[in-house]
Amino acid sequence: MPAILSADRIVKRYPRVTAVDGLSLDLEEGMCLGLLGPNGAGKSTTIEILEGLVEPTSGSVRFRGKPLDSHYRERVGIQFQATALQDFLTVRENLQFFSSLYKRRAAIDELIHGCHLEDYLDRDHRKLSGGQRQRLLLAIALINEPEIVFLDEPTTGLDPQARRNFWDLVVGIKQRGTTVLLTTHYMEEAYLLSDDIAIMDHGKIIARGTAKKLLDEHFSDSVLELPLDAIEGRNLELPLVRKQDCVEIVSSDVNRTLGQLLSAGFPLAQLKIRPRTLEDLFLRLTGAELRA
Ligand SMILES: Nc1ncnc2c1ncn2[C@@H]1O[C@H](COP(=O)(O)OP(=O)(O)OP(=O)(O)O)[C@@H](O)[C@H]1O
Repeated sequence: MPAILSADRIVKRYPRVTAVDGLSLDLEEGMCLGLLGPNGAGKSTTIEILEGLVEPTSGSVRFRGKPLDSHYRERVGIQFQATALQDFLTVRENLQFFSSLYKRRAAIDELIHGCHLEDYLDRDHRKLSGGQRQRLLLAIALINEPEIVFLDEPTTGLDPQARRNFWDLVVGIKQRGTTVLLTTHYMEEAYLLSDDIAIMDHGKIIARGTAKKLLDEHFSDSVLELPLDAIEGRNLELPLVRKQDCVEIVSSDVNRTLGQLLSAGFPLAQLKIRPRTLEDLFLRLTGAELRA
């Protein structure tokens, strides 16, 4: 399938830093691409270039095979920061204001319903909770019935329940066939929502593919987790990694490792065996923990 959006060797240089360093990217129609990377990797700059808001120093972006033009903004949806909201306007008035900026307009009532904003329509946006505000910003991103929606860390700072509610909305957007580009620091969010994942570091994409493909490519082992007190005073000839609340043992032969633990007398009642995760992959590739 031809790409709806493609970036060809884009570079963005600022006086002191090269934020994006020769990045190429294809986005197929209807997919959700999760863009992950440590702080300062260049995710936001990349997304701003793809949104047409920032001009790259070199390289090009094409939408449906053509260079970005003045009509592009009519066809994309951008989840802006809360600072873009108009002060002294209610939720409803903000929606009407942003709707008036576009020729193509979604039905506002449907957006209100879809983003669960019914109960706050007459409220000043500054009085909204974090989750309510993000839902309003999402509704605004959808106000022109975009073909692609850009979500730059949309759930940072939300509590787990609000984050899950937001994920449901993104699933709904995907089900309607809208292409989504998402940046996030939350592994679970990337895993659940993304069809494809791109990991960025130092302005470049260093890995790209489905989560399964990336994990299969980089790992052929599992992780055994034991509570910290299970290892107190015991000696084990296996490499242990001490985490905050447990000890991890990486094993490419779980049966053998279990045998070693048993014969060394380790209490295994609270043992957990887990497959490798995106968090492990991220750490291996970038040396950084995924964090908000
Ligand atoms: N307008 C700007 N002027 C100068 N430097 C900038 C500008 N915007 C971004 N940078 C720098 O470019 C680099 C990449 O920043 P960017 O915000 O794209 O990273 P990010 O991956 O989105 O980071 P985070 O996860 O912390 O949001 C950083 O070193 C940042 O300081």
